[in-house]
Amino acid sequence: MHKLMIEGGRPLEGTLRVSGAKNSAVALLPAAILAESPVTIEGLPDISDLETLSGLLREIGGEVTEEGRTIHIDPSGMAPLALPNGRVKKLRASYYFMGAMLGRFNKAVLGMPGGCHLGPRPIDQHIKGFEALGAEVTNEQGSICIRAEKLKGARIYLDMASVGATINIMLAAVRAEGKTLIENAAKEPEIIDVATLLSSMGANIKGAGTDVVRIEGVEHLSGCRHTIIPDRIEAGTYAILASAQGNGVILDNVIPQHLDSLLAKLRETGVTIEEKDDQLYIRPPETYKSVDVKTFVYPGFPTDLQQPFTSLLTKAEGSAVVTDTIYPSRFKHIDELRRMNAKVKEYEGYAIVEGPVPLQGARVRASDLRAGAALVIAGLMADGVTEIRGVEHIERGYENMVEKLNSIGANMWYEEISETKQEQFQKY
Ligand SMILES: CC(=O)N[C@H]1[C@@H](OP(=O)(O)OP(=O)(O)OC[C@H]2O[C@@H](n3ccc(=O)[nH]c3=O)[C@H](O)[C@@H]2O)O[C@H](CO)[C@@H](O)[C@@H]1O
Ligand SMILES: C=C(OP(=O)(O)O)C(=O)O
Repeated sequence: MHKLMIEGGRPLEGTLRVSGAKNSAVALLPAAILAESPVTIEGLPDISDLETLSGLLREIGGEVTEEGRTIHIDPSGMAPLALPNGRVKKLRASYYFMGAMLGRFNKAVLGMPGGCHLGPRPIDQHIKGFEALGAEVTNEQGSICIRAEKLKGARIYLDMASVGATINIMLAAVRAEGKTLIENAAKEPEIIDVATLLSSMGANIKGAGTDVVRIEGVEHLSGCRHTIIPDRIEAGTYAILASAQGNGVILDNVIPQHLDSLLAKLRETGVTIEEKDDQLYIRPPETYKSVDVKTFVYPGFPTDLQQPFTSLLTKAEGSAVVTDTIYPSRFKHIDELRRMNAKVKEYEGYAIVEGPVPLQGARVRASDLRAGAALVIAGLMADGVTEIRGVEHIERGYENMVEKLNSIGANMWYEEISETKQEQFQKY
């Protein structure tokens, strides 16, 4: 067990290269289950979620080999084994094994997925989709059992534009007989990335990235080579950091259009942003204007950047309302920011940030991945040293964060935690 230490207040300057998208990667790996020959995916991020997924692919008989940030997956020896416990509980995206195994084997048995605790995260829309395709879904001893004689294309209207349900239904429907229509589909760039991989494997998908996805089932899918898109949430996190504590930072390997809603908000605070091909150049203002932020489905302001943006708002003059319409309880970072001297109050579904208030280094705990990112940004902005526990959440989604940020002038390091009996007791 280790904790992350940050010496705050240092200006950050230089170039940061953005890694491959976590939320694409976690769907691309399970999608390889559907192929009959090896799939190669390039540019994957080095994050713990992918180690977990590689382990799950091996558990069902897949051969997974790594060559730098490229992964080769040979799915030919895979079998529809049950995955009731263990790795499935470590991350949200294990739910993609449901769609992919159903598509390939007409059968999937999985424990309930884990992931960040952001309040209730039901998967009823995924299940509704599988049932519409002809599967029977039951809950047996805590595992979700999905079985079908034969999958048949269907028309499915999602109650809400869910990223996970859209991708999961696509995974199952590409091998179903006939046409599937997913209406009110989510439009996030990661959905297009997964559809691109599936199309390279031989699937027939139209409309990914719009709110109607049309799929014509095919009998066979074969291996292919695919390069992942850049991570818009990692890029967004570092764009917020560069706005708060930068002295001229270039972000490389970015698709600026994926970040339109964030960049618009940053510009409203007074930040200067230049876009050039796949780069962003970010310079902070003398003083920041306060802006309200409300999260929506893509292309709205992403919920995954709401927590990091709150840290920046502590620097802005006036009061800002931060509302999360996707996860109204995604505010566990607020108490921790208060420990760092921030004037922030949490209400039902929103928070109010008063500024400008200089942050002070403190001992804080990351409760989830993006809360961790918010605390790293706050720690780099603060006077003195910040100690962050719960680092394993951050490692789920940010590749080499310490090395990357130290390369532009941060001073961050890990220290081992020697747990006292009291602390061990508190965890359980
Ligand atoms: C691995 C991955 O890609 N994770 C992302 C994905 O999560 P995830 O795919 O879990 O998020 P969804 O888009 O499905 O969830 C959106 C909203 O719909 C609700 N809902 C969803 C499905 C369902 O069956 N029933 C239901 O009620 C959720 O509780 C939430 O309020 O999109 C979220 C919203 O952009 C991001 O925060 C996560 O980083
Ligand atoms: C909530 C997130 O991840 P997950 O859905 O994997 O828990 C995230 O990436 O911010």
